[in-house]
Amino acid sequence: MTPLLELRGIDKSFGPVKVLHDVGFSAYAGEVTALVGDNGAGKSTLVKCVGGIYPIDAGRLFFDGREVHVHSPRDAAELGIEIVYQDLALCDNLDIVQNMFLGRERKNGLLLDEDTMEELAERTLSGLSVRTVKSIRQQVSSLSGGQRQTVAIAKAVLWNSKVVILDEPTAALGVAQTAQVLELVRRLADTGLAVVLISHNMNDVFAVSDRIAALYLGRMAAQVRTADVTHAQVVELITSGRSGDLGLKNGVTP
Ligand SMILES: Nc1ncnc2c1ncn2[C@@H]1O[C@H](COP(=O)(O)OP(=O)(O)OP(=O)(O)O)[C@@H](O)[C@H]1O
Repeated sequence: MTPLLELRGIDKSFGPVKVLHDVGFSAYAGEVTALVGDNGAGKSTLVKCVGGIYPIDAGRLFFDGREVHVHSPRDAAELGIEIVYQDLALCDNLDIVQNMFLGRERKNGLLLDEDTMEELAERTLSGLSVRTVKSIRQQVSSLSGGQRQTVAIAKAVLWNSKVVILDEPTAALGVAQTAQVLELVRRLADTGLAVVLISHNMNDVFAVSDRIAALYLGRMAAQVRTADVTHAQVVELITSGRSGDLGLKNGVTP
């Protein structure tokens, strides 16, 4: 199976500090790939390189088997790569529709095409089976943490995206809301998207991912199928970078 998104040999430094060393990473359509690693392992940096926010120093990026060059967030968006950041970047004083179309508003002549935007927002939310939101004209400030996360994810998939990268989507959520968001994460993959889930929470990772990629001090320690590993083995990869008794060949499940 060809990965939808594949990185090879990515190096990234900030001044004298080398943060990513020869990193390889693959994400597949229809699957959730968890990107794990301790604080400072380089997860956010890697994602920002994919999203065109940081230029890479070396390495290659492939999309659906074809080499691509991403120099800006716009390049990433054109390929269908969307990133939902931890701080969500939703505007409290705007409603759900306004947030989902922020910066990419539909126009009808000089006026905003509110009807089309409402319809598309509605269709996207119901396509994701999101029923927790009362009205799409509700201000985002009135939403719960889980609902906000849902809106941010729906916003990312509104644009025919093919790869959705979620940075710690459940970090600030309680138990019930976490379950709802994880269900949504699974559904995104089931609709054919390649989903990358950055998470520190092993329960979340094991509940929803098909594969796990573990970064350790800026190097890819292992890429494995979730079904092939235990919690303890993944914790070992995160904390020591070693694959122990995993029997990996170059860090990848055979
Ligand atoms: N803009 C920057 N300038 C200099 N150093 C940076 C910059 N961004 C990140 N770093 C360094 O790169 C390393 C990796 O950071 P990064 O944020 O990618 O890790 P992370 O795995 O996402 O961590 P966390 O789980 O804490 O979010 C850290 O040592 C960090 O201090």
